[in-house]
Amino acid sequence: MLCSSSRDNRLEMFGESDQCFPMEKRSPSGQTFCSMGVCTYDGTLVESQSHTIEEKVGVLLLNLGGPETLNDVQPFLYNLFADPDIIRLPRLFQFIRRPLAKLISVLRAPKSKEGYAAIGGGSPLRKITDEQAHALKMALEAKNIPANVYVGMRYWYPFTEEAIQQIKRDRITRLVVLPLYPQFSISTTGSSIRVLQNVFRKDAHLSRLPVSIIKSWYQREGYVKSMSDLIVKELESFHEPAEVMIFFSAHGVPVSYVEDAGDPYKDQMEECIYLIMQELKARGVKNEHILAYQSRVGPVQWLKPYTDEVIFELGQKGVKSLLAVPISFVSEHIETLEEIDMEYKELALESGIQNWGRVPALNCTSSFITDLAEAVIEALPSATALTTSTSTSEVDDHDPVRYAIKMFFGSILAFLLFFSPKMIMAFRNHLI
Ligand SMILES: C=CC1=C(C)c2cc3[nH]c(cc4nc(cc5[nH]c(cc1n2)c(C)c5CCC(=O)O)C(CCC(=O)O)=C4C)c(C)c3C=C
Ligand SMILES: [Fe+2]
Repeated sequence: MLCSSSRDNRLEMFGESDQCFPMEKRSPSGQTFCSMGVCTYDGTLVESQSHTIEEKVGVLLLNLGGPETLNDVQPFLYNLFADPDIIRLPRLFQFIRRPLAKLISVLRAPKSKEGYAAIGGGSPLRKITDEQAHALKMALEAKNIPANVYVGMRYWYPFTEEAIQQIKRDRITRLVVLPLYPQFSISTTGSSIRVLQNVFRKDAHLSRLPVSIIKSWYQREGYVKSMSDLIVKELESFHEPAEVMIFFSAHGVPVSYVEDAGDPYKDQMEECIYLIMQELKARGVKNEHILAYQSRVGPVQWLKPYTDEVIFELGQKGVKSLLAVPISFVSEHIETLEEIDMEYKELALESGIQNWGRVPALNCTSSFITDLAEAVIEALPSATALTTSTSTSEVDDHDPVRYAIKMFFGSILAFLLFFSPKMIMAFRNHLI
């Protein structure tokens, strides 16, 4: 059984291969699907070669996963830093991936453990994602679409590979893949899809299974409205709601993802915030707002402005009331419960901000789950067998100049990471 092997070795167990970006098309409601061709979904029966079989719909929710105990923290971090979509190395340097992941995870673990200890000793992500899966199943049933809903995590249990094996055992005949990240990033949805494609490519049965992948869904009206509801509700808890600065805080990614690898994350994030602010304006909410990026790790440039620096500057400028809105993730997790609720709140109060609030994550908000169910139903007709395409890293490496630059900087990076105390500190703490 896949999940019975040693936890630390899971990447070796499942193997690694290149990143793939399947074909994309957009639905009328705004989400992007990846699939080939178009077919119509008109009921529960499908024609097989000689007989009619019953359609069995599956929905696979993809998420990051989180350590459930403090002992899980280092192996969880190992899985995260061994992901080629998290630490992007030129092909020639792949051999240092695992030792590097081991080194970084060991250096980072004490800081991460402090964070997880402060929120009760582990990540709430598995519990919340299971609850979302259950709520989605109910919402689909209410719309006359009986479906099995599976949870597949990228870096901890239940791993995506385990969920896929269960989907196979359950003889699912049509699958919708729904990453629980509203905006697409190479480091999140991209990484999870790569795992999925690697497993599907190697399996004759799975490679024929009709699949539809919802790559991003931040533009969906249901999502925008659900976020706006939460913001309006939280604004009302302030003494002077109109004076509150709405502070969107997104998880950052290294600048190189956007500028070199073409990650659409920053553009999608900005569009997402624009849509939410438009919705708020339509409801008469005309507050000022700002977007900043949190949770940077390691010695590289991340998307700016940085959340901590903006909070400090706003306090200095005399902003008195701030409402933090976590925007890149739909469940409570360490970065809402510890980083925002504890670290940034303390920083804000020290910087002169007097009134602090935070919008809760969507979790199982019913309008949100109903909208996810609608997204699944809209995606069903476009399910087709998965195909693999060329990875972005392969494309990059075919360009000799890019390849040489990557090799040059890759070797410097590896050297610095291994031998510079300053770089070691950068992974131990959030900042350099
Ligand atoms: C859209 C969301 C996320 C993006 C983009 C993302 C990129 C990214 N993350 C790291 C490093 C770490 N992430 C960690 C935890 C973590 N990350 C996300 C989401 C995104 N990450 C979530 C929801 C969580 C929390 C899971 C939980 O247990 O609750 C961690 C571990 C915690 C810590 O030590 O701070 C690390 C490390 C990188 C390097 C990256 C992009 C390259
Ligand atoms: Fe992260």
